[in-house]
Amino acid sequence: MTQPLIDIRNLEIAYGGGHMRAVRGVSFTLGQEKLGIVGESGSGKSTVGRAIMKLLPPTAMISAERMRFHDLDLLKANERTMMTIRGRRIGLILQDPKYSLNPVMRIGEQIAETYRFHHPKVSAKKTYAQALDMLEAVQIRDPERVARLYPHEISGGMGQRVMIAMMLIAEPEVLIADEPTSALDVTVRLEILALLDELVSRRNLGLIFISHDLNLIRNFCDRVLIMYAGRVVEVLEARDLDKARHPYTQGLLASLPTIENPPARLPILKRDPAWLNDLAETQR
Ligand SMILES: Nc1ncnc2c1ncn2[C@@H]1O[C@H](COP(=O)(O)OP(=O)(O)OP(=O)(O)O)[C@@H](O)[C@H]1O
Repeated sequence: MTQPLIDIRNLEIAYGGGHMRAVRGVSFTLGQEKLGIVGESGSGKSTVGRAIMKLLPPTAMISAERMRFHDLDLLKANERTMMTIRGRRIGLILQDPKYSLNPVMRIGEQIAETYRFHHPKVSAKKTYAQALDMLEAVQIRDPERVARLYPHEISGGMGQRVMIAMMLIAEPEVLIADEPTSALDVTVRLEILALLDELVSRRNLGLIFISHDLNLIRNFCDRVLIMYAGRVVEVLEARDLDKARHPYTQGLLASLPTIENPPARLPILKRDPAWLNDLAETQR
């Protein structure tokens, strides 16, 4: 087996001096694949994503048996090392580009600035040309015009394309996308997913796709981690989701609306306190 890009064993993250355990004993590996992390609000999905980037607030207490990116021990990596990893080797795409783009800088300049940061020796002209090429790669028509616009002049979908362009221009090996399409309407969402899919496959990236939308994850990802109350309760191939054995996953699946044979009422998920500790032998 080839070495995983990311290898996490027994990750624990707590707040409030250790009283609030946001992530409890999470283990997984990421290869060149699309790995979904799904779970309800507060289950710890984003905390796992941010822990990999070491972007948790200083109040977070973090420990793990192992937290590696290739051979690099992320737990021991200092801020200087992380500056060479963040953005450059592991990219992060967040829900709303509005908060990630600089409002007073033109789109083309922002993408060029990212490129310049990673390739300081390349000429200004070539750098800007790279930014335009990247806008084209994320299927923005008329990249020269769009490059001259400010973030408030573009739509949410286009903003998300720009964010993807900005992340990919550094040629990362891993992309963490935290609810990247939640702020978009359905048709634009599908376009962005198709774009991500194509870029991830073509560039052989490892993608961690965080979402609360089980249907979306099922269709988009190769493998799915299901999180509940800070734990991974189950890991499944996306195509095997219907064979889920953990009652939480089964409950999530049962509470999804379907167009064919819609039930009169969707069942309400009944949470069993035992799920807080019991992994029902479903974790692989
Ligand atoms: N800075 C913080 N201080 C204290 N508790 C925090 C902090 N950040 C997150 N938490 C808590 O950690 C738990 C996990 O939060 P997290 O944001 O990872 O969940 P999530 O599954 O990503 O939820 P959502 O889908 O709503 O983003 C939650 O109970 C949250 O309140």
